[in-house]
Amino acid sequence: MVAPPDNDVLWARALHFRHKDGSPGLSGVSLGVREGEILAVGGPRGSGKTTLLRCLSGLVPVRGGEVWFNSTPVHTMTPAARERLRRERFGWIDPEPVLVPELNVWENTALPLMLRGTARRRAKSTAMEWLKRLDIGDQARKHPADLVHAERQRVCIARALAPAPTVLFADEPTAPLHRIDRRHVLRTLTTAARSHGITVLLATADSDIAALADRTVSLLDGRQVRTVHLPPVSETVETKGRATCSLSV
Ligand SMILES: Nc1ncnc2c1ncn2[C@@H]1O[C@H](COP(=O)(O)OP(=O)(O)OP(=O)(O)O)[C@@H](O)[C@H]1O
Repeated sequence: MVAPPDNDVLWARALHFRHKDGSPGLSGVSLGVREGEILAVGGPRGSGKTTLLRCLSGLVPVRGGEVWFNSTPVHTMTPAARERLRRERFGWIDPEPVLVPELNVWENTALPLMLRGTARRRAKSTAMEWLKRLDIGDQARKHPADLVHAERQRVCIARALAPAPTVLFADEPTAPLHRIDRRHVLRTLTTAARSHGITVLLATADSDIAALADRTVSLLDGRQVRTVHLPPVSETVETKGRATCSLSV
């Protein structure tokens, strides 16, 4: 077993994963994530982005290869140790909002803090701060069922940021938001991560979203691929093209 480089908070080597039904998930993925870095994991639908995040966060055990968090090997941990690591050091945002229906908005947001031992009053004030940053502070006493889908996702984002996790795994975090909301929420997320030194792994199939990251790792069919950045089409060419199209109609 080779120890990871010192400046990588998360490090994976030759990851292999197969789903329970035998379908391939990941084939030989290796990467390092530096402390405080925002790393986009790109690729089309079904390329393995979610699977990679699940393996790196210890949510599922890898079948081959190594995952390290700082100097701790995650791939040899027991399920209980992986669960503790996720609870204490990692945050997770799903593409769809998952909240506890019986708890109100601030209680949902404060939950990870209270599970880490923060007193209720302090957890509430931290939760309220994050809800305000995400423009839903005025919904704090409502229950998830009283919110619209996009508001529920904002609560999930506030909940993931509130404990200032060492690593935040964000799987298509703005998928349920309207296009105009997306950029604002993502800016809030990335700005908050940078100011709190939170390392972020951001799975996204959207190159505009990936552009907010420091770096992108791209997947295709569970393998890492090189990303080729083509120069943008100039406005003149595009305009000419559009003009040609409209003329030919
Ligand atoms: N639990 C599962 N059992 C079997 N196959 C699965 C399972 N989860 C995912 N897969 C398959 O593994 C491949 C990778 O899926 P994954 O969800 O990791 O990709 P993704 O890039 O995150 O896609 P999306 O953007 O659609 O979420 C896909 O072919 C998917 O159908």
